[in-house]
Amino acid sequence: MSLLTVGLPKGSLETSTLELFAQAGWNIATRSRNYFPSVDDAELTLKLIKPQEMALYVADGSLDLGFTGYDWIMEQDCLDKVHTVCELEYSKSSNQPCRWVVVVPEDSPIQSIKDLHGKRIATELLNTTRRMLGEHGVEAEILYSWGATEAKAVEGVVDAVVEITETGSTIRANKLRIVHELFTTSTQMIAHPAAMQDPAKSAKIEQIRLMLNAALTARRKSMLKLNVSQANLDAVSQLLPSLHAPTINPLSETGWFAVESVVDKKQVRELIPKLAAAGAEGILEYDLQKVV
Ligand SMILES: Nc1ncnc2c1ncn2[C@@H]1O[C@H](COP(=O)(O)OP(=O)(O)OP(=O)(O)O)[C@@H](O)[C@H]1O
Ligand SMILES: O=P(O)(O)OC[C@H]1O[C@H](OP(=O)(O)OP(=O)(O)O)[C@H](O)[C@@H]1O
Ligand SMILES: [Mg+2]
Repeated sequence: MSLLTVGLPKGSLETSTLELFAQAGWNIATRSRNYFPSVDDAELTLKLIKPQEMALYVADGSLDLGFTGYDWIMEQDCLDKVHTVCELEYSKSSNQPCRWVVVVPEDSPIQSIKDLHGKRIATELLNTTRRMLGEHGVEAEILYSWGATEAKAVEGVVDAVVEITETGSTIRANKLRIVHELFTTSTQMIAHPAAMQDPAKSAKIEQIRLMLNAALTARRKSMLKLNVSQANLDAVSQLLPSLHAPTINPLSETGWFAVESVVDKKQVRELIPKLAAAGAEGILEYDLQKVV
């Protein structure tokens, strides 16, 4: 018997979750048509579970730990029944959250939630959509959609759809327009409450939490290394943000220093020209695997 039974999301989040675990230090192997991936950690038993059901199994203790979107934890009314260990900001194709939105055809007269009164709406999130309409005092017919939801608004089967959007490409491809944003959703690491009370299980959960977050943080950071003369050292150091303070070491040539610092990836294209202009030489950027 292993220590923890862990549910990994089958479907949209599957590849990105396996890639995150690999970066964090766990090698997971899936086999076609098999729902029990193997992993190089004897303390873990892994199961592939649809994100829609994940919170139910974490709530009833069939799983100690699970990964699914906030959207389906809420839709299944499990927010109070599971322990949220942490939010992990990654989706199917990016390290950004997704949005659930009301969309209509570009040329639709519908401009706001109020205009949905008496209309037909298709969605996979029945409960959440019903509640959102109720909060706005709107009565509409809500139809369950098994997928390809956007197509139903294009074909005129419904007046609007409530769908998830990440890159926006499906909305653009179908010539649809967003009229309302319901909420943002990202991947959540959730645990059975009793697992958090068990010292051995909660220690393992904490190990996984720390390493997955270290991997996600590392994706947003780069290591910059450069050489600089004594005369330019202050100017260059002042340009460099860092986790704490830049590391400065003397080179074997007197009067020259090696400087290294961890910076936000987004800043690098602005920083490197400024560092070069301030006298930095031999500037290198490295990708990082983990940042704690
Ligand atoms: N780009 C995305 N598209 C859809 N769901 C996403 C995306 N990124 C993250 N998710 C999350 O994945 C979960 C849904 O996963 P699921 O595998 O059911 O998606 P799906 O692609 O709709 O599946 P299916 O192939 O059955 O349509 C939700 O929690 C959702 O928030
Ligand atoms: O904003 P985007 O990056 O385009 O992503 C959002 C789209 O991806 C998902 O579709 P999915 O692949 O699940 O197809 P489905 O509708 O058949 O479930 C989701 O249901 C949206 O349609
Ligand atoms: Mg889908």
